[in-house]
Amino acid sequence: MRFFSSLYPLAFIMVSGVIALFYVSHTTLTSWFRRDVCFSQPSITFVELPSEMHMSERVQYKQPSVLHGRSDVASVTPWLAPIVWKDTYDPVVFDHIYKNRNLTIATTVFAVGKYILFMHDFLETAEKYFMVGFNVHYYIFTDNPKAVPEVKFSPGRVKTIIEVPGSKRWQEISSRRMEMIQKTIEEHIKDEADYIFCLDVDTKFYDYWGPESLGTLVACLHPGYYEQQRESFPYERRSASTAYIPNNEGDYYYGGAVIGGLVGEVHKVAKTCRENLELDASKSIEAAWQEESHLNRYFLYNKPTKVLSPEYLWQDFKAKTKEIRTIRFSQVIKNYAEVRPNQ
Ligand SMILES: CC(=O)N[C@H]1[C@@H](OP(=O)(O)OP(=O)(O)OC[C@H]2O[C@@H](n3ccc(=O)[nH]c3=O)[C@H](O)[C@@H]2O)O[C@H](CO)[C@H](O)[C@@H]1O
Ligand SMILES: [Mn+2]
Repeated sequence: MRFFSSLYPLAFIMVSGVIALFYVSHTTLTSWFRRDVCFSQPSITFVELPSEMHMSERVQYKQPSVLHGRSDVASVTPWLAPIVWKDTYDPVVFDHIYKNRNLTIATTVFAVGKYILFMHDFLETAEKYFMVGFNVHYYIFTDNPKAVPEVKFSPGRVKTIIEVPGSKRWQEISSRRMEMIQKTIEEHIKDEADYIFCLDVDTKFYDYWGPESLGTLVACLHPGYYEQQRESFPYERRSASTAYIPNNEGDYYYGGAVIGGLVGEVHKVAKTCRENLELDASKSIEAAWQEESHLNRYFLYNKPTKVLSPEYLWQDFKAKTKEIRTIRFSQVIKNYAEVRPNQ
């Protein structure tokens, strides 16, 4: 016992020594460190954004011309967004920009009531032509999950079936897409995909639809109106509606069958249109072409950053016009009285 108590002063000296040493080295080190920081830290900090058009490897492709391009169509909007037509872009370049990014494209498609009949051809042709080589997550909304056909998917492509109620009015089915898209983005898609396309189901793909279509906010020209004057577009013309566009305004007439972009941007579209559809409904107004009218109003004030030409939304009954060099996606011919609940 006495032996141990004689060690106390020694232990005290050793502990104080260690504390003193730690203090000196620490303050010296931190002051060196601070000096270092002062010299190496730049005074401006930059927000890091990935370069949207980055190419990850060297690649050979045709030299682009500054002087020659398509002269039969406009390939840029007045706000300098590209209008995508065949031969205005090089698919080799796009493939190399987008292929190695492990992107997932969400694709929403609704088949309520008899429209389930269109699902097989939609999925089968999408597997052949739509976003080939990309991860595609189909979100299939239907009132009849058991009737969703089994179609063989390529690796990286999956489906989720979401049950939705039926309706006695086709106008309501078409319009309610906005509400369901908004909700599904909030609950699932925001964590599961990078880009999204919302497409009509009464359609088929006939040619490649690839990464040239990707952009922040993407709209598509309706095949029925791209040659017409704005006064004859079927916009909603009653000022009481939130979709109202007067005769002397409007850029293009966009189709409701194709909208796309970054998931967050399409969420804004769906939320705004849903709110405006509800506001109108509370005043017993239904816009001329339901959600399509609201989309047109949205795109007039929130310009799309990319506009797809009617190659991306054609109609099978319509003869190909000279500027259409390919048809990528088209509405099939349908007997309205047969497929719609009210017609
Ligand atoms: C080419 C184009 O831009 N088409 C638009 C147009 O007519 P459409 O004649 O193309 O409308 P539509 O009958 O195809 O309805 C739009 C979509 O709603 C779904 N659906 C509709 C009815 C039904 O009973 N079950 C069902 O599932 C289905 O996904 C269909 O593709 O106007 C509609 C609004 O009124 C939509 O904006 C469409 O996208
Ligand atoms: Mn349709």
